[in-house]
Amino acid sequence: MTEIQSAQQPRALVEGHDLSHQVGAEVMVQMTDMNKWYGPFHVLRDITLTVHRGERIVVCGPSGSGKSTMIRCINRLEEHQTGRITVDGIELTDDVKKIEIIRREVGMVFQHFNLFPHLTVLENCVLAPIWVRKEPRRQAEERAMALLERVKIPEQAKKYPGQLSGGQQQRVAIARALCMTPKLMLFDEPTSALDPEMIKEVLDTMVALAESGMTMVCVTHEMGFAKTVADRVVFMDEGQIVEQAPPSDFFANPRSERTRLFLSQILKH
Ligand SMILES: Nc1ncnc2c1ncn2[C@@H]1O[C@H](COP(=O)(O)OP(=O)(O)OP(=O)(O)O)[C@@H](O)[C@H]1O
Repeated sequence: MTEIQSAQQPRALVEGHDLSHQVGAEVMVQMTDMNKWYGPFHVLRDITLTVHRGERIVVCGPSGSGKSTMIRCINRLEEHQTGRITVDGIELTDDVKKIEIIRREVGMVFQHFNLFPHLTVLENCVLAPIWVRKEPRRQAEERAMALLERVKIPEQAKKYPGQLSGGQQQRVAIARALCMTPKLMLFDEPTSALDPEMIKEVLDTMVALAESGMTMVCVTHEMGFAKTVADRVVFMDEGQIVEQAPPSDFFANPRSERTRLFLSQILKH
């Protein structure tokens, strides 16, 4: 088998929804019949999902449905046991070199920021470019400052994470991920740990990133973001992808009873 796999073309129809406008787009992530167990617990069941370059996917579903586990399989923070995943044409296996390549290409933002508390904002941002990519410090710092401008907090560069609000810390986490010039960004409930008044500033940053053409897979309960930004909403329940559709179809015409129930509960709040 060659190292660079040929990307599989997407199906025109997914669960009866017309996704034909995406056919022919380049594939960024391809999961095929992927399964994962935690001991006896079957957490991911036959996951097949295609993410195209430039596409913005929102993953939603009840707590415990496997959303985080699924996206963590994309950068091998979790290992799938059967089935296949390719990222940018590279199949994820135990091969450490391939995992390293993919980790450089895939940025991730977590619910709890995961910044190094003993490093300044700027030091957090340049750590991976300098140590992983062996970039000269000056070049890494220049790009980090440009990205801190982009997330609208350049004045915080010399502060420590503990001196920043939650919303500011999450914007640092986004800038830090972007410092590695990723081809794909994963977001795992990036606003769930934030006070309501800070959610908007992080969502605004994510919207700007989406508008820049970044490929994004976002686990979020922010259905406003899903409606306005997502190209496709993926609904998971009990480890399965139950339904996926463009947001206009997904919200107006959910196909499954489980999706309808989830939406009626989440849209109540
Ligand atoms: N390391 C682990 N070992 C065993 N079980 C796990 C582990 N991580 C997650 N699980 C279980 O797997 C299931 C899916 O977890 P996961 O975090 O992927 O769900 P989720 O849909 O992202 O949930 P939430 O919205 O609450 O974050 C849950 O039942 C969880 O308890």
